[in-house]
Amino acid sequence: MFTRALSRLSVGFYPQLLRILATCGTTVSRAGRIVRAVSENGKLGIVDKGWNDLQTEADRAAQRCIVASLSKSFPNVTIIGEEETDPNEDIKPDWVETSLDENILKHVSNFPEEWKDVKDEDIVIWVDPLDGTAEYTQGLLDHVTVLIGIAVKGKAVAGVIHQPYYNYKAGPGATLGRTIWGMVGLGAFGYTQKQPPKGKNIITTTRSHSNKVVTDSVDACEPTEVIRVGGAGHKVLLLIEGEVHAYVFASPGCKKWDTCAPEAILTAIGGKLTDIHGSKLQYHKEVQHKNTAGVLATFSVDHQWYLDKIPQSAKDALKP
Ligand SMILES: Nc1ncnc2c1ncn2[C@@H]1O[C@H](COP(=O)(O)O)[C@@H](OP(=O)(O)O)[C@H]1O
Ligand SMILES: [Mg+2]
Ligand SMILES: [Mg+2]
Ligand SMILES: [Mg+2]
Repeated sequence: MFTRALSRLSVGFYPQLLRILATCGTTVSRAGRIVRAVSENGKLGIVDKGWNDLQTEADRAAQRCIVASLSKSFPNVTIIGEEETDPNEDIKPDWVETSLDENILKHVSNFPEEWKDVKDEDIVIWVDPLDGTAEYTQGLLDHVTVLIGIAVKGKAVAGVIHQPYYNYKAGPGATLGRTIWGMVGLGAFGYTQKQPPKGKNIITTTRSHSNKVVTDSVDACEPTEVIRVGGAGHKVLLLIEGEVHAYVFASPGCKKWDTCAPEAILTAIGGKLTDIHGSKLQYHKEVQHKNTAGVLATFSVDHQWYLDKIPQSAKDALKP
């Protein structure tokens, strides 16, 4: 209690980007509790926003919580969320999280010089209140994450990935949820980094948004095994925890809020997330939301090798 009060008093001493990241750390956990409460209540309120593009009450409520929380503490920072929610709708007061995550704040001593004087107008926060919605509606709860990515001058530089159901198979009484966070120049925390098995080439891709270009591109990368799971956040966690060698998604379906936090965390540990041409993704506030040229993410393997394997027909079909 004492340390929390002390850090609040000295908040002006922390760089703005660290304060934002530390607020994202507490806010994702709050949003994760909302996601769990909706599924426990059972009234999912499913809406299809297009074709196979689901939204539930958990997506809407978690987004309201995150946007209200971050805009209260950082009113001059642009926040772009996946869901369209009514800004005038009443928010439960206890959904507004303004405290700072001590585990993140304590890294102030080795905070990267590069991000010390970042201005509010150069920051965009990308919010995916529930990544893996299709799987959430089907009870595949460990695919679900809450993503908040922070971009500076169009680059993904920091982010949090919260898994609200982490540990849910451990039985009653288990503490649910974990938060993985990172910043370029500082590193990534909250998980155990592992290398993928040698002599194999395990590829993860979409489970619920596949098509022929997607599967042809995965096949062209010569997988020894394909793991089809939900969520961009979940798939990048599989990468950094050494379960897979690459995340290959030759489709325009993923958006900036899907990739900003995962890309920042992956980049923080030396991995790569690009489109299928190898170009970096942009995250400034005017950018189109769709990642029209697909997604390729790798950690600890040769990114270029996968880029070279993706068929020319997929590259022709998916232009930036
Ligand atoms: N064809 C498509 N249409 C709509 N959304 C798509 C899509 N392909 C991928 N996505 C979105 O990209 C994210 C990762 O997809 P996947 O789980 O299939 O790998 C999901 O985010 P959300 O669950 O936040 O909407 C998903 O909806
Ligand atoms: Mg969605
Ligand atoms: Mg998503
Ligand atoms: Mg979502």
